[in-house]
Amino acid sequence: MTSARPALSLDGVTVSRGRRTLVRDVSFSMGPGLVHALLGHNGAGKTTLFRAVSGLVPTRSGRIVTRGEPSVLFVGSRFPAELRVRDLMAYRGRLVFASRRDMARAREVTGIGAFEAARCGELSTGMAQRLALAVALLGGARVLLLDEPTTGLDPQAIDSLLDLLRTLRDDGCTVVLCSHDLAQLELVCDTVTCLRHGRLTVTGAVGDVAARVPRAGHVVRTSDDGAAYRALREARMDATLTSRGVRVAGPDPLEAVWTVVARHAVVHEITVDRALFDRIFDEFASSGTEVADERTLS
Ligand SMILES: Nc1ncnc2c1ncn2[C@@H]1O[C@H](COP(=O)(O)OP(=O)(O)OP(=O)(O)O)[C@@H](O)[C@H]1O
Repeated sequence: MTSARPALSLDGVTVSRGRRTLVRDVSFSMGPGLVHALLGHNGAGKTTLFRAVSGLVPTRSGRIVTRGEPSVLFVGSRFPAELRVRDLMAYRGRLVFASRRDMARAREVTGIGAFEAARCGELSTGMAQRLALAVALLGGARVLLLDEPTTGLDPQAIDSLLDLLRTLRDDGCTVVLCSHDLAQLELVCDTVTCLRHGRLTVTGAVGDVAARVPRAGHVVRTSDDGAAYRALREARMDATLTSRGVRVAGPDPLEAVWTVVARHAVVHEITVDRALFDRIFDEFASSGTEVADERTLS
């Protein structure tokens, strides 16, 4: 997470509207070539922070430094329905003085070449998201802020968006994402920052933050969940029968698996009962409790 020169750094950023402080004294930084998650409850200040980074709202105090001009993509970006994708790209390219190289990179990375002849109004949600990303990349932006990019995407489109984000990261871009689609986010993020009521509660590498949240329990799906549940209860394990299988409390599912197998049930699947980012959210970003302490991991 540390680098000689961060791609994005915020130092004591406070944003106010009238007498209300929306974001208070937020500091974190990240190096190039990373995907970073910004987590927070509704109204925590994520979009406000994105607006501040992109210069759309002024900060009351603090300092924001980005490597080059950042590009921000808000959910559901709309383009003129009658305009063809290739004409929109050409027009936006001229606006931001995009070089041929930047144009080619934006096309290649996002895969919009496949539908460049289509009109914007004909695009599916996933295609429109790709186009919005291509537009964001046109000016050669190395820092991308994506607000709820998975909204309206089907699982296949989400997978392809995640692949795209990995490509951008490999290309040296820094991507900051905020989304409530937490189980998806954890598949691609390297670092994470949490906000609660406008204040930072934790920031750091996902592995470091993960070490601070409770371990997950497990769900064991078997050939006979009812029999498995009874066997686990007889063995005095903390088990609950659910529609996904038998939930077993505790971080080590092996004892439960042996108990089930000993009853001649076949174990089909073992999964965690709560995704890592959901647990990080519960601990550091849910609105339920007041800020207990503020922690920053280096
Ligand atoms: N233009 C505005 N004027 C005054 N208050 C605002 C304005 N925009 C947002 N707010 C307030 O700022 C706070 C933070 O809003 P923000 O949109 O940044 O939250 P968020 O974390 O992005 O939430 P969500 O997950 O719901 O999108 C909220 O209390 C909101 O009501």
